[in-house]
Amino acid sequence: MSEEAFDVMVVGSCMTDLVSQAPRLPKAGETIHGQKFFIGFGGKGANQCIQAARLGAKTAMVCKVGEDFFGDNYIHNFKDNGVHTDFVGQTSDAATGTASIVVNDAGENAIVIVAGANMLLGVEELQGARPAVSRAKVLVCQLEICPQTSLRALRMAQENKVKTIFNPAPAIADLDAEFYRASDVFCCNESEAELLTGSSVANVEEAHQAGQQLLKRGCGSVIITLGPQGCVVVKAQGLTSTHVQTTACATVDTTGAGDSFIGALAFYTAHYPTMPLEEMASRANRVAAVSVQAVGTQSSYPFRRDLPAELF
Ligand SMILES: Nc1ncnc2c1ncn2[C@@H]1O[C@H](COP(=O)(O)OP(=O)(O)OP(=O)(O)O)[C@@H](O)[C@H]1O
Ligand SMILES: [K+]
Repeated sequence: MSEEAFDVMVVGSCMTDLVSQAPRLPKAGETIHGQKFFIGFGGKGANQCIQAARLGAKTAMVCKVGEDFFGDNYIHNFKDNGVHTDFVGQTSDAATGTASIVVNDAGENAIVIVAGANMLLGVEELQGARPAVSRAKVLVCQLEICPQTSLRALRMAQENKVKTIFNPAPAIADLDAEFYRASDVFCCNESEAELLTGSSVANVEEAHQAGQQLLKRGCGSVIITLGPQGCVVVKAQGLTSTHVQTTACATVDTTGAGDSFIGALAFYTAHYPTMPLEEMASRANRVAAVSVQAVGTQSSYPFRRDLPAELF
């Protein structure tokens, strides 16, 4: 068992993206030829962990992959990014999570996600990680694994006074109310906020309202990300609601921006625990803005060395 204290621990998903580019999407029963294929590293949990690591956080991932090529490959990817892998389990009972993606020339896509080994992450792995979780500074969870595993992890962190960041993605309309109470920071995007509140979240004003509604359910703070409009930060302490704007930039590919934002938020929460949440959100906006200027998910995430010193 590791004696290290981690800045950021993520309990979440790993997915291998298998991306084919073709002139159009195939019909049922049809075989077509595409022009390009590539494999990418994805999964919300792993993405967030890797962004935090690239900013300089000492990170550990708690997840499950298959005993297969993609699982071995993903573990290498974590190591290449300096993520601690003692809590990455491998199972022969399911394959590593995959997202098989076809993108057509118009940029539309069709995706099949097989969560596979991600759904087998459970109590046993959490118990193994408990000593490390209890000493970590920040714990981050999402909803791409069994929701009860995420909730258990958040509670384990809270019992040990570890700060929790919860990203309810992909959103489920009837989210267990316990998730709000287990979240120090509850961070979602507009469509997730819409699904969770049942109200439209299409502009800054509506985001303020949705944030206040979510805050009432028991979390410490709410952040709703708004793409090129930055985010709204709503805090229980002082009952403030602030629009944190971001600067315009040339957008190449926004895939993975939300995870870049959350990984950065986790880094700032661990490294600057007394920094106002609005300032952390402003800096996370700037990190995520770098990610939208390059293609892919993790391939677009900046390292500390790529960023201005004033962000640290
Ligand atoms: N076009 C953009 N220009 C500048 N910053 C952006 C842009 N799009 C996203 N961002 C940054 O990324 C953060 C997260 O983006 P967004 O709200 O679109 O999340 P998301 O919908 O979860 O993203 P995705 O699903 O593409 O990963 C924003 O709060 C902002 O800081
Ligand atoms: K990107």
